[in-house]
Amino acid sequence: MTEPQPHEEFPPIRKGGSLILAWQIRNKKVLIVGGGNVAAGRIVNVLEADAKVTVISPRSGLIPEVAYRVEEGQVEYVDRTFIEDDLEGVDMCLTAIDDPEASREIYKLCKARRIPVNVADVPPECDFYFGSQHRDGALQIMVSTNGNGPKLANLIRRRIAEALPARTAEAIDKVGQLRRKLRRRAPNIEEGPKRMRWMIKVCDEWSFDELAELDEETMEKILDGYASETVPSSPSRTFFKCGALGRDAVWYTAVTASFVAGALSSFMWARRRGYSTNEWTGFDGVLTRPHCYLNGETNVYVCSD
Ligand SMILES: C[C@@]1(CC(=O)O)c2cc3[nH]c(cc4nc(cc5[nH]c(cc(n2)[C@H]1CCC(=O)O)[C@@](C)(CC(=O)O)[C@@H]5CCC(=O)O)C(CC(=O)O)=C4CCC(=O)O)c(CCC(=O)O)c3CC(=O)O
Ligand SMILES: NC(=O)C1=CN([C@@H]2O[C@H](COP(=O)(O)OP(=O)(O)OC[C@H]3O[C@@H](n4cnc5c(N)ncnc54)[C@H](O)[C@@H]3O)[C@@H](O)[C@H]2O)C=CC1
Repeated sequence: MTEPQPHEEFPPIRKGGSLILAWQIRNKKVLIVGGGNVAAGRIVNVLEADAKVTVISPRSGLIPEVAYRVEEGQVEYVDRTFIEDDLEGVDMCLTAIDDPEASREIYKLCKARRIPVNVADVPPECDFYFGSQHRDGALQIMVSTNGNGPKLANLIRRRIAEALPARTAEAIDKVGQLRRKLRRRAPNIEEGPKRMRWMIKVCDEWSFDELAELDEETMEKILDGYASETVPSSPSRTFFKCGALGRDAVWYTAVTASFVAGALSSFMWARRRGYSTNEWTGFDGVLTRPHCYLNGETNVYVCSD
């Protein structure tokens, strides 16, 4: 028999992974059994997703962080060990206890009720695993090693977070605003493909820093190009493409010129005060291509290449 050949065009199926999703658990009822360190991490994860959380654990077993969340009313709390009735109306159950037998029992009860469950100390009895998470504004990145090396997941997550462009979260926030504005201007369902093509162009054309800087006025200006499916060049590119752009180029060149003027005067000011470029921008990394950074507070356009 011949081995199946990989298809040239379609991705191969690599078995044995997990389905990684962004679970919408807002206002759903999550039961956390246990009040130790692992439970404390779980509580943060589900509260950040706006779930309604109930913690079950004898008070003597609560670590200070969990006791604090109970005291602050961030979670409901029941001061005893788990009983079957605790699963009533529960949408998700997380156990983080030091009692493997009780864990197994809770797992079986959840399965009988079709409640998705994570048993922290028994990977085969998990419907889903947690992962190492980076959170910055609306951005969430989760690293999973699928049960092989949780500490490595932690180290990999840190490296990924360090490599992200500065102001990623602000750029995401502004793109979110722009997309909502676009939906108001062009609400029709049939325009979906055009909306998507245009948003892709905007994200490709404008750098993260430039997106992070977008204000209401500039957003409206960019949106004016939607009808004709054009995206004005970003301020940094306009310098090099003025001739081809016509009217918009004049507008953007004026904006860029004001940034440059601001940068020069701030530079002179900083020279007098003895500041270095990196102190303004907070950026110390090596960039692979010339790039520009805007300092929101002083409106300085600093090129660090
Ligand atoms: C399968 C999984 C199920 C689940 O928990 O959902 C699971 C299982 C187990 N972890 C154990 C131990 C440790 N877990 C961590 C840390 C984390 N563990 C997390 C997830 C997961 N852990 C899921 C797989 C995720 C993946 O593979 O990528 C993280 C990513 C997320 C989180 O928990 O929120 C979080 C880092 C959070 C962050 O950094 O951001 C550390 C390191 C430390 O504590 O510093 C150690 C000690 C070192 C070590 O043992 O490797 C043991 C006991 C083993 C034993 O008894 O020997 C078991 C049970 C077993 O493996 O049998
Ligand atoms: N998945 C993961 O990332 C990790 C999992 N673990 C495992 O997770 C488990 C919990 O770890 P820690 O939080 O460090 O434990 P811990 O010993 O600090 O806390 C255990 C908690 O469970 C409570 N508890 C025990 N039996 C209970 C019951 N029947 N009902 C309600 N509450 C009960 C205790 O009061 C205590 O609050 C351990 O089995 C550990 O091996 C440990 C490290 C990481």
